[in-house]
Amino acid sequence: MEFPEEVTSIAEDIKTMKIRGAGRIAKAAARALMIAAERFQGGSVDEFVNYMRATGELLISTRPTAVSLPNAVNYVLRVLEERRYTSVEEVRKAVIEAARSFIEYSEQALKKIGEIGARLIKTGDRILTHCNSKAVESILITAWRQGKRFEVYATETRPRYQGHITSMDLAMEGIPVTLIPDAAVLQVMESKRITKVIVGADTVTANGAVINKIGTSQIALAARLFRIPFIVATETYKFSPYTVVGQPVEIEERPAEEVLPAHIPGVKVRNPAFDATPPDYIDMIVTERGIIPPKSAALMLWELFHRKPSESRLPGVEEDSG
Ligand SMILES: O=C(COP(=O)(O)O)[C@H](O)[C@H](O)COP(=O)(O)O
Repeated sequence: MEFPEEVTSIAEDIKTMKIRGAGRIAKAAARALMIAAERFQGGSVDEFVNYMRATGELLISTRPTAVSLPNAVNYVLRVLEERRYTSVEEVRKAVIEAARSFIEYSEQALKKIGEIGARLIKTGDRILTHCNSKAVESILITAWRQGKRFEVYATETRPRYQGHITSMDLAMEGIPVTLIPDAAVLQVMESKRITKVIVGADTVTANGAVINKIGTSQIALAARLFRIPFIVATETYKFSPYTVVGQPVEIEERPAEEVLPAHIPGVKVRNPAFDATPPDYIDMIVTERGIIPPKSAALMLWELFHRKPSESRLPGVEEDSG
């Protein structure tokens, strides 16, 4: 099937990580579906439906770990099943509206997480973060704009160095930020007396485990050692309905060249991009619907997807109840 160039280029940008971070990936997917719907020419309602489903599959196939991607696609494409459409224009409009509502929801959620999470930040805090998360940045920037004064330690996040993005974003806000090698986490936690760790999420499972950038679980272990609160910031569309029925989360394995640009004969490379932090190491999860303990993830999922575990139903978007 042929897709509009803008759509394939968004899919390629997600694959190659020009667009990255679970929230941004989800929004980009919704945007791609909107563009696909707008560009569809001629044909019948059935053809439109098949073409939209194929576009959804193309987007979902780009990266496997962040559940925000299938959740966004399923949310937008759920309108295809809601009723019988009599014209392409009618169904096109429904898809575009759903995509728009996802994007708006996602932006509002980030704002809300900022407001809710900022209540946890105190002047004098020394906060450690890993990778680059817009949800975490939203909390830090909101707290800073409220006049709270704290400093941040950002890990480099090898091999893709997303910590550079975090450091730059925070520095631009005037927040004191120090970039540290990933391997320095334990040393910095102890010597700088870190008061909080805040990280984002790619997926939250039904048992409250959090899948995030590789290295997150080591940081959680270290935080436990020093009794430092370990906080996760995430939109609720990163809760995985698939894990309710026991589906494991696939951990993306990225190219060896990211770790070792020039091959060394006889040396094997592993490059898993994410890891799972067990719920026992997580103190709280800050969502746009409030703060929950990780053990309440299943309850949250029940609320979000209470029809069928496989049916994406977005939080907070008012629609037909049932
Ligand atoms: O692990 C990553 C990004 O990994 P990658 O760079 O491989 O996509 C981020 O911590 C989460 O996606 C949360 O980010 P956000 O809060 O922005 O959704």
